Amino acid sequence: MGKHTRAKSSSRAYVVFVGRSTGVFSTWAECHEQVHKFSKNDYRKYATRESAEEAWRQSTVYLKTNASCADPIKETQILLKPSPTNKRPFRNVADFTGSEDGETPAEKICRTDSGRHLNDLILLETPPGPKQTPVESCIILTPAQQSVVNLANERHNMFLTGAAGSGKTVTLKEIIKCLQDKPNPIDVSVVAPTGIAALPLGGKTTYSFAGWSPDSFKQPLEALLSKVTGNTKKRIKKVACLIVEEVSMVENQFLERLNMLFQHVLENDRPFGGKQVIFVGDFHQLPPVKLFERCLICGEPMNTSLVVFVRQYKCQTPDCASKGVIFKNGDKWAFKAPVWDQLNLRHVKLEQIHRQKDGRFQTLLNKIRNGAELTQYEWEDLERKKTLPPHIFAIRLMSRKIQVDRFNDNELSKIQNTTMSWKAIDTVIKLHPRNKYDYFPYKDIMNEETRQQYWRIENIRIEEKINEYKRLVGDYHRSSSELYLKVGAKVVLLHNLDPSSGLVNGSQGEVVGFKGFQDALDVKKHGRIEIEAFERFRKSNHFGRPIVHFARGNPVVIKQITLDSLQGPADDRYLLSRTQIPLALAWALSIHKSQGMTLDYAEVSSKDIFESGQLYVGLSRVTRLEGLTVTGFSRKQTEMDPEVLRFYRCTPWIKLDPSSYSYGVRGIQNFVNLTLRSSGDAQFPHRTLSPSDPSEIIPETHSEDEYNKQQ
Ligand SMILES: Nc1ncnc2c1ncn2[C@@H]1O[C@H](COP(=O)(O)OP(=O)(O)OP(=O)(O)O)[C@@H](O)[C@H]1O
Repeated sequence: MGKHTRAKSSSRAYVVFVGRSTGVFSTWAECHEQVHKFSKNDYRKYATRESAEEAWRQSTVYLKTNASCADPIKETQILLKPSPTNKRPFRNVADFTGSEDGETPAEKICRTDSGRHLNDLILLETPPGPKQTPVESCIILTPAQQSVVNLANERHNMFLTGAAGSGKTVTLKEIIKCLQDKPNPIDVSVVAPTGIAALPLGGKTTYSFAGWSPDSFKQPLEALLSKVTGNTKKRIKKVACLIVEEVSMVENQFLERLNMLFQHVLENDRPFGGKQVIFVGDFHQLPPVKLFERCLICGEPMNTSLVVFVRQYKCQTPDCASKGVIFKNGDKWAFKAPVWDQLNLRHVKLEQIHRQKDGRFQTLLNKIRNGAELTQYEWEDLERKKTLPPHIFAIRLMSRKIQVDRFNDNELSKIQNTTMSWKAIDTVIKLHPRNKYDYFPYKDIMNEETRQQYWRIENIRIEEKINEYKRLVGDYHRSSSELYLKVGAKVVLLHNLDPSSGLVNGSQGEVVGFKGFQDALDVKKHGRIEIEAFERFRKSNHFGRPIVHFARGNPVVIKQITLDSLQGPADDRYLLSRTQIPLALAWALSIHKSQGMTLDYAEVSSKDIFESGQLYVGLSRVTRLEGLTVTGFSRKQTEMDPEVLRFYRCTPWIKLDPSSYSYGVRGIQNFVNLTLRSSGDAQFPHRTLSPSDPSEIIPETHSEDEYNKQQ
């Protein structure tokens, strides 16, 4: 009997759903440690270990390799449930109208601008609280895109480029997925110069990854490198593949500093300390914003001057090693940084354009991309006023944010209807590792008292970090902290809500009404964080949700969505969520914000353009020539930087012909073997590519036997 009881109690287990550490724990003492005095803790006892593990499995989802998260966080669990991606059936508005009592102010103005009541229209409800739906799930990679993925899998350093809409981002997402979905997953980190570019890939800004702020560069290089924090060191040591997205916006010296940081932390003189590096971007698009502000070596401000219409930068600090070195405007690009050549990159270019199907429009865009003069006929085609469908207004793409805000506010104020506003709900939480003791310093020698003392100090640090991240949430999300709308407002969707219904990032429409909150999130389908955020969102926003009539299809109720971004290294990870209606006013949009978007209707004023690449980025967002108008009465094209043109002309591009590769199953097997041997770093021997003979570059075979011989 006693024996039996002992056996029973030893198989008992506890699940901590919310606590200092979450997961399954064998003893009450362990469980107690996680939940004692932990606000809003949640834990349960189970009769057997199996039932506890099952309960835990049911309640968690591991955020990995989805569109929102590039970091493999196998150790990290968060209490979120995946949202169903299946579309709900069409419904009539009557289905949404609740009781008289529950009617919100929004419902009272549930009408279209044409006077039709919404009951006359068919409403489609967007998927409930969708997470980042992988729009790519329905895309089949082209052979060229697949070859790029294979190259990355072979652990080559790489520069992936191609015109706007050639599928770089789609390919990149597949690369991340492939590297992480291995039996031996590769630690991938995505960084981008802007938070907006980093979010869709679950990445960080380059500053945040490196643990820098713009002020960091005020100090000499030596001081900058000697003050690297422990977290940054861990992050750099852990990453096996660093992906730099939107590399066209990374400045030459910034890339050099990043390289030196890796070399310093890893105590390895190889470029980026020997880690695999993949650059992604198009140098014909947006350039770096800040150039050569401070000397890389001494940190003093650089002296700037105009010499024969060319801006030059040089350090004038006596005794500085870089005194007298002159940088010209054309040196700003990342490919001008010495480390670019040292990395022995595979340069790959995607040639097929997917965003625009019309060959004539593709040719026109290509000419602008390459700085070629447009013909009179092509200009007329661009300037011709286009006929737009009802409810649609061509978004004006502008270069400066201040112009955009003024333009939107002005247009909104012209509408007489009531203004509705939505405040975003931002949540920052600390994620605890599956087994906190993995990261627990001196875990073997700590006694209970020291442990508790450790947690007290640790909690203060976490609190500070959370407050710091709360200030940063806006940098990682496209949706605004406060959204103002009226019936009649032109809007653009900021997220891929339901690609199968054409509801993608960039879909344009008009607000035709508002619909109250009648529903609650299904606790079985949504995670705790999302549900709590929804409740807070509902309480602080009384106007329900906007109903938008999109250019393609029927009016749709746009629900709030919760988007997550993970920050910090695996042992100190934070989840930054924003819950907001994913819409923005769309009379005007900044060209920077439009990067990566696919738009149906846009207007670009040539007067607004002041920098090379801006006109190209603006025009190339649009899918069809019939949706694009250029105004401004200036036919002067901003010249494409000659350095960029030269770079693209002289670079030895790898021919992306999949038949030249011996990948497939065997390639993957090699890759697995390689990673097993190379412990995650890019140690594959690189060959020097000869620009004069591109055939040298391909085909490249890495069969298992060959690899063994090389060893
Ligand atoms: N293989 C493919 N088949 C069909 N559509 C594709 C394919 N690859 C990409 N697309 C589509 O082409 C469009 C542009 O893709 P993506 O955003 O990846 O291009 P990009 O090169 O990153 O563009 P940009 O430089 O403008 O950001 C998207 O709508 C995407 O879904």
